[in-house]
Amino acid sequence: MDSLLLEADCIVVKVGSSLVTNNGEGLDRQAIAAWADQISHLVKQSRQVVLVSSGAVAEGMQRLGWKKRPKAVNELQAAAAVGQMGLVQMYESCFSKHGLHTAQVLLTHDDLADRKRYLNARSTLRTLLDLGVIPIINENDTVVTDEIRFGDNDTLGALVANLIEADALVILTDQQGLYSADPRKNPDAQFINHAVAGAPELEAMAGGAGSSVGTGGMLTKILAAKRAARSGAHTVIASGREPQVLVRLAAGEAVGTHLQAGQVKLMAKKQWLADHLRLSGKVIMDDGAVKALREDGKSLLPIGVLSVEGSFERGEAVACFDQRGQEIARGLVNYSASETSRILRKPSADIAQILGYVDEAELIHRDNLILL
Ligand SMILES: Nc1ncnc2c1ncn2[C@@H]1O[C@H](COP(=O)(O)OP(=O)(O)O)[C@@H](O)[C@H]1O
Ligand SMILES: N[C@@H](CCC(=O)OP(=O)(O)O)C(=O)O
Repeated sequence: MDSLLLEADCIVVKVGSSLVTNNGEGLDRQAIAAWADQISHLVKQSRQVVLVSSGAVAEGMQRLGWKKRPKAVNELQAAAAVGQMGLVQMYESCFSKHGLHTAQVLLTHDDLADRKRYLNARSTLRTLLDLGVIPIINENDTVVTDEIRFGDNDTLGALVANLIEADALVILTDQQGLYSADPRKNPDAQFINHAVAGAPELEAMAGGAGSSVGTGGMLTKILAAKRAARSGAHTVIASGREPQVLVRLAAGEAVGTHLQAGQVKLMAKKQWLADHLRLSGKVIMDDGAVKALREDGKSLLPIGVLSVEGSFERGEAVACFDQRGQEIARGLVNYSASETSRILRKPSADIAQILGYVDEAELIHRDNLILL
């Protein structure tokens, strides 16, 4: 089989903390220079590449002389602020040898959950790529709280792939790819060459982080592949230590684990909706509404809503559950939580009388709804 990167024009490459910092030993200049060489090679083939790089916390700890990863959020954030300086300096100096400019882009989940900021981030990244600049992306660790955290850069890499509608996501890590079990703990684990992204059996194979500086382990990589597939991006998980790995992948060599995007690509706005990691509230639907959504391709009307949880405003994303507690869909509401609680179980014709005004007959219009 040819590599899934052979035909990819736009590629997101994610490198993990363990690789960038040589397992917490400080920035690995040789490795970073080697990836910069390879990415420059791809750019010269007229491909567009975005780099999502971890390593700020690990590098900050090294610079501050901290031996153990701190638990306190303020200390982690301080380490990230110190380490991010080293990270971008290193990338800038390695890419400048190839005559390429780099740009630092730090994102939080809030930036991508807000539609305007999302579109802004997309347009900035596309402009940078059109200018031939390499965006170097990381989570904005210094300002994030648990509520707005991506949590790991595998997820961030997938969201960036969705954001710019990349053709492929390459996750470089300290293993050759995915094995049937964590190879650090199970030496007999079998290597997985190829699978469909999102196949349920993959999640059972993946364990947590094996290194002391990585955070997500293999599970977040498998989930990232599933997420990236929503915008049609294939995912490759490969070793960042494999010589010329990116160049070989782009030339068609099937190095690493290839996770093929098997599903139909979602429309851009629906992808954005699917990428919300946290929602403002939820509505519980009766069985008639579940059927209307699932089987008849209809919008969600207030009459099919039994109850409301959380506080949301018009235009925010909410989860739609059935009475048995299963999330069926998510969508953008036309009415706030307090308005919804007044019009639920009522026909749309009564909205004007109850609220004194009508915005829309639907609580969530079909165009603003995705089924899960
Ligand atoms: N099924 C698996 N196949 C390969 N690696 C696995 C698996 N399950 C868990 N792992 C662990 O995931 C680690 C990579 O994740 P992580 O430490 O978070 O690295 P990174 O910094 O690259 O994100 C590997 O070193 C390995 O120990
Ligand atoms: N934003 C953090 C990234 C943490 C993270 O996800 O690390 P990893 O699991 O190595 O990709 C940092 O730069 O340290």
